[in-house]
Amino acid sequence: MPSPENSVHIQDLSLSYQEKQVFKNFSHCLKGGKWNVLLGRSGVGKSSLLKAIAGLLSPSSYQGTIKADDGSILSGQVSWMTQDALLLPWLSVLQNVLIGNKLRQLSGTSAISETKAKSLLSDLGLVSYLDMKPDNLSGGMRQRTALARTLLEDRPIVLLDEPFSALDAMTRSEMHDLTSHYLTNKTVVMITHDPLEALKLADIVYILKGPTITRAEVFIPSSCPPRDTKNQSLLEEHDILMGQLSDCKAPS
Ligand SMILES: Nc1ncnc2c1ncn2[C@@H]1O[C@H](COP(=O)(O)OP(=O)(O)OP(=O)(O)O)[C@@H](O)[C@H]1O
Repeated sequence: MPSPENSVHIQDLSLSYQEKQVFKNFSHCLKGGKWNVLLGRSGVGKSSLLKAIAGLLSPSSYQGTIKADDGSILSGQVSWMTQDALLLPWLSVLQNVLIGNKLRQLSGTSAISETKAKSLLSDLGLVSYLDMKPDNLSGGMRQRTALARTLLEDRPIVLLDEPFSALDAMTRSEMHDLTSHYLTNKTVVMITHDPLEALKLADIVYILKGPTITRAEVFIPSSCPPRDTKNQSLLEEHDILMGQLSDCKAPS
């Protein structure tokens, strides 16, 4: 069966930092056009996997391949939101969100439109902060600014490393719905520590277990995302997922 468009094909990934082996012969296909959500204990290797997909690990630090459907490398197809917002402190919120234009010297129709950026920032509750510098924002506002920057990159593959972790419960819920809507048909790979968040947004949940990851356990929630977190069947699936997570040992 042909794989859906924009899947991420990981083949025989082995990755070590000094003495610690994080991945060993790990192979998986992250499904194209779906929300692929990664769960696992802190330090198991989730961010390392995202870095490898983003092409940010030096090729000499790992073995194996990470390829697109046509066997090409993923370069240019990926946008990545890191755990720390990585905003430039001397630029305003709007300038940070539009930084891609400057970095890639884009102009005219190929540039990210300022109107679109302002509209998204308004949806994210940041319209009053367009001219503010990151140091004057709360952690949650910085995280939403970074989210806006990632969404506006408009790449087919979107990597999100704990994108909602700094948000209060209400804002988080609103951001879930907005991000889910905004990223329809994209290949999303998201890390979260919150199984309920995973169940709200995921098409497929992958549980990564250490101390060295050789495979992922797959959990497929029953209905289509985004799901209502008050739904009884989702709460039952939460119990199942917690059971699967409870036999993950914390990496030493
Ligand atoms: N640049 C590095 N040099 C050395 N060790 C590293 C480096 N980056 C990560 N590690 C180690 O690799 C392991 C996996 O780290 P990684 O950040 O991928 O885990 P994680 O699952 O994303 O953790 P968390 O959920 O806490 O963010 C950890 O033991 C970490 O200390």
